[in-house]
Amino acid sequence: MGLEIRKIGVVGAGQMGKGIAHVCALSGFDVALNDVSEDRIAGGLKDIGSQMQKSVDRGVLDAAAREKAIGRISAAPTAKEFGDVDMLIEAASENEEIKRKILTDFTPFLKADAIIGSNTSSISITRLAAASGRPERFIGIHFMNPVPKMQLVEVIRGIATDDRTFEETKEFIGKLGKTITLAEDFPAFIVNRVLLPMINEAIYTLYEGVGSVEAIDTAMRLGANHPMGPLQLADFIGLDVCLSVMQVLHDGLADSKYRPCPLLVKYVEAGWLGRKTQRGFYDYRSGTPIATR
Ligand SMILES: CC(=O)CC(=O)SCCNC(=O)CCNC(=O)[C@H](O)C(C)(C)COP(=O)(O)OP(=O)(O)OC[C@H]1O[C@@H](n2cnc3c(N)ncnc32)[C@H](O)[C@@H]1OP(=O)(O)O
Ligand SMILES: NC(=O)C1=CN([C@@H]2O[C@H](COP(=O)(O)OP(=O)(O)OC[C@H]3O[C@@H](n4cnc5c(N)ncnc54)[C@H](OP(=O)(O)O)[C@@H]3O)[C@@H](O)[C@H]2O)C=CC1
Repeated sequence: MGLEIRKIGVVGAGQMGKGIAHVCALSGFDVALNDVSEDRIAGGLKDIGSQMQKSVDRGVLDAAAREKAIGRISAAPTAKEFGDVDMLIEAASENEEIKRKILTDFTPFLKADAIIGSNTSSISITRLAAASGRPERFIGIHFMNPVPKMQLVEVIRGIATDDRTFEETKEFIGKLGKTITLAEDFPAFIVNRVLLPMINEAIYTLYEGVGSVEAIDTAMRLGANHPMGPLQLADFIGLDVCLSVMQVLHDGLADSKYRPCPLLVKYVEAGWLGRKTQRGFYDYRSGTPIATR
């Protein structure tokens, strides 16, 4: 008998955890949402409600469906509340130590059969699986940002992920109405192996004075038909996440072509992480984004 997935536990109520909780609840799954503090979780629940309200206001979501979905999401401040979840999706910060600690803290409270998925952008699924203590039930489930809008979910099997876990995960993603692509477990998988070096190169282009922030973004939006310019996208993803992915590529593939741009490092060191801190390649504090270079 396969596992019937009804309830999802999401660890991390940042931009990705909120998006994952949002789409799971709208697709009829119960959701337990965890973060480092009750305030963070409450903030996450509020943001999900506002995001869904925008869809209601635009006429693409029924108000009653919004209410039902919100009613399916509960705050889960500790690992103990994860005892009845069928799948845990780890969506905490892109830092291997943090992810390992979450896995060792949460796994003892999970049902023996529960699947553990990680939304990591770049870190080895095989290594995280080993830290979870149940590598055969561990899998990479890499959603794209913004989760409610983006069609793709990259699925990554670790070396020990069994067929049952893979099939049940595919079925779950299908129920979310998303499309799967399968990537092998190499640093940053497919999307970020291609996308992040492009973004890093855009930052080098800025660093070397080839163009201003606006020139680079306009060039790629209008010249390559990208929906967002690469610096705008970097701010949207989060510059901390961009830097972590480049470090994983640089360390994991040992090729200087993945060297993180020093300007990216400087922005992260300044705490200018993009939209989430109101400042990155653009300053968002006045409401209208203003280029910082
Ligand atoms: C780093 C990684 O590990 C992997 C990654 O995710 S890499 C990043 C991948 N993502 C991208 O490349 C995004 C590129 N940008 C885009 O595709 C578009 O600019 C965009 C989809 C973000 C916005 O497009 P747009 O046409 O301006 O959107 P807009 O009309 O404002 O909104 C469209 C929908 O998206 C939703 N949306 C937009 N931004 C959102 C956000 N930050 N969070 C949640 N939903 C959001 C809107 O609510 C709206 O939903 P409804 O139709 O239900 O109302
Ligand atoms: N941003 C993107 O475009 C994408 C990101 N991802 C991946 O998704 C994951 C989350 O990224 P994103 O949502 O952008 O990051 P955010 O920084 O927006 O959110 C991460 C959240 O995790 C919380 N957190 C940190 N440690 C713990 C912990 N021990 N227990 C519970 N929660 C914790 C953070 O709290 P605090 O801030 O207090 O530390 C924060 O609220 C990362 O692995 C990232 O690589 C995947 C696809 C796209």
